[in-house]
Amino acid sequence: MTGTPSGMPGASATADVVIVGAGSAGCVLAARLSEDPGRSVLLLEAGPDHRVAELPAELRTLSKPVAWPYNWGDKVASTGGRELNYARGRVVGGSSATNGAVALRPEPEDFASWPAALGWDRMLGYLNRIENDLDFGGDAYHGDAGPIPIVRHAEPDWTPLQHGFVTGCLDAGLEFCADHSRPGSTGVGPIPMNRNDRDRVSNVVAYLDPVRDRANLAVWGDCHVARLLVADGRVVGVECADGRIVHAGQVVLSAGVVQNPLLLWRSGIGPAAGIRGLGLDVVHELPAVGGNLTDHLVISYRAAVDPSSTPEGAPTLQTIARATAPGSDRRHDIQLTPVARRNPDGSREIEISVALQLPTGAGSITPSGAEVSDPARIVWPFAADPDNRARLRDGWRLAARVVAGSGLALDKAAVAADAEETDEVLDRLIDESHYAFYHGVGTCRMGDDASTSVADAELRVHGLDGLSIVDASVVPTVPRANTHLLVTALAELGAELIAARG
Ligand SMILES: Cc1cc2nc3c(=O)[nH]c(=O)nc-3n(C[C@H](O)[C@H](O)[C@H](O)COP(=O)(O)OP(=O)(O)OC[C@H]3O[C@@H](n4cnc5c(N)ncnc54)[C@H](O)[C@@H]3O)c2cc1C
Repeated sequence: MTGTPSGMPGASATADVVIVGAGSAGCVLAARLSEDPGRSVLLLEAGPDHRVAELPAELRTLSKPVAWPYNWGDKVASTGGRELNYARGRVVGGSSATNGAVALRPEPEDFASWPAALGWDRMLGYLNRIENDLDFGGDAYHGDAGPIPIVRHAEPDWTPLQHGFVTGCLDAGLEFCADHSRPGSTGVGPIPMNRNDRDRVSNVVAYLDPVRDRANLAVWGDCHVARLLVADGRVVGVECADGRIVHAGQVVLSAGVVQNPLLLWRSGIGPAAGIRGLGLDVVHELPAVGGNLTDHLVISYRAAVDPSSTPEGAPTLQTIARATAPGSDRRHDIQLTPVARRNPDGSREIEISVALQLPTGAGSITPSGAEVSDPARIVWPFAADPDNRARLRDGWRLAARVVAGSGLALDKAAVAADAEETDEVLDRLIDESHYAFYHGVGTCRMGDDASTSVADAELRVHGLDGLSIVDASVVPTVPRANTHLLVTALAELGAELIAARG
C-alpha cells in the first residue's frame, strides 16, 4: 500500500497509516507522515472539518465560548455533588482549536516519570522544533524556525491590572521572569502564547492546513471511529460508526485522553473484567487502559478593583506567575493567572485563577456502555484529596497577598483579611467553586510494564502489532504546565518513530 489513500469520504478505504483523531497530535502526525509522497495517510476525525479560511469565529478567535458540535460535552462528577464540565475539542484541530493558546512548556523535572529513553534532553529538541519564539528564538533552549509562533505582550502594553498583578507578585517575594520557558526560571512575567494577534494558532493552522492539498493525504471529518479491527494479534484497520471500514498498514490513536480509552475498551482492549462487564469479548488484556488520569485543579481568587485598571477591549491574558505553595515541597505547584472581570453593574474585579499543578492522586476514564453514544465515566478525585486542598488553600492565600501588594484593591482591609482566611472557609470555597483545567493525561500511559502501562517508550501498544498511541493519553503524569506544546512535541517524536516502521 503506497501513494494515495484509496476511497473517498462516504466509502471504505485503505491507507498505509490511519490516524484516529485530528487534534494537537493528529494534525502534526498527518502533516509529518505525509511528507513522504510514497506513504498514504488518512486522518479520521469525529467532529466537523473546516478549512482555515472558513473557520467559525469561536474556533478562530480566542476567549469565545465553544459548545457542541465543537466540544464533546463530557462531565465530571466531583466533590460536593458538583458536576464539572470536562471540555475537549471535537473538530479537525481537536482541543488545539478550542483551547486558551497558553504556550507554557513542561519543566525538566516533569520528565522524571517518563521512560528513561524520553528524558528532558531528548524532548527539548522536539520542543524547540515546533516553535518560532519571536522573543527568544535565538536561545539554545528555544526554536526560531518551527510552525508555531510564540509571542508575549511587551510590558508597555500591559493594562494597569496586569501591571498591578506583577507588582503584587514581586512584593510577595516572587522573581521577575521574562521567559517562562528558560529552564530553572521562576516567578512572574509575560505569558507566552501561540496566537496571531487575537487569533489562536491551532495545529490546523500551523501544521495541517498548509499541507491539505497533498495527493497522499486525506482527511475525513464527521467520521467517528467505533472500534479497531484486530486479526491474529495485529490491528489491521478501523470500523467507523457509520459502517465504513478502513484497512491500514498502521493505526495511530490520537483521539485524546478521554476518547482513546473508550475506543480501546469498545474494541475489547483493556481490563478484562471491565470489558466483560460491558458485554464485550476481551481481545487483548491491558489493565492500565483508562486508569492513571492526572489533571490540574483550579479555584479563583477575586477582589474588587478600580474600573480604570481594566480598559475595555484589552487582551484577556498578559501575564502569569509560577510559584510554590507556601510550605509545599513540590516546586512550582501553583500557577496564578490574572484576568479582568467586568460585571454587569459596572464594577470590576481582578480574578486570579489558582491552578494546582502537581496533584496527588489519580482518576480514570472508562466507557459507561458498549455503544459509541455512551458517555465517558470520569473519576476525578483531585478536589477531594486533603493534600491537594491544603496546597490550593495556600495558593489562594498567596493570590490574596499578591492583590494586597498590587495597589489594585478597593477594599484593602478585606484583601488583607483574605490572606489569613481560615481553612474551614477555604474548604467550603473549594467545594463550591473548583473546576477542571482540561489538561488531563495518562489514561494510556507509556512505560515498560504492560501491567501498569499501555504503550512502550516507542509509543507502540504493548502486545499488539500495528497500533501506536500518540497524544496526551500516553503522558505518564501531568506536568507543571499547560499541555498543548508538550503533546505537539510528542507528536513530532511519534511521527519519526512511526515513519521508521514503514
Ligand atoms: C478548553 C480547553 C482549554 C485548554 N487550554 C490550553 C492552553 O491554553 N494551553 C495548553 O497548552 N493546553 C490547553 N489545553 C489542553 C490542550 O489543548 C490538550 O492537552 C491537547 O490539545 C490535547 O491534544 P490531544 O492530541 O491529546 O487531543 P485533542 O486535541 O483533544 O484531539 C483529539 C481529537 O480526536 C477526536 N476524536 C476523539 N475520539 C474520536 C473517534 N472515536 N473517532 C474519530 N475522532 C475522534 C476528537 O474529536 C479530537 O479532535 C486546553 C484544553 C481545553 C479542552
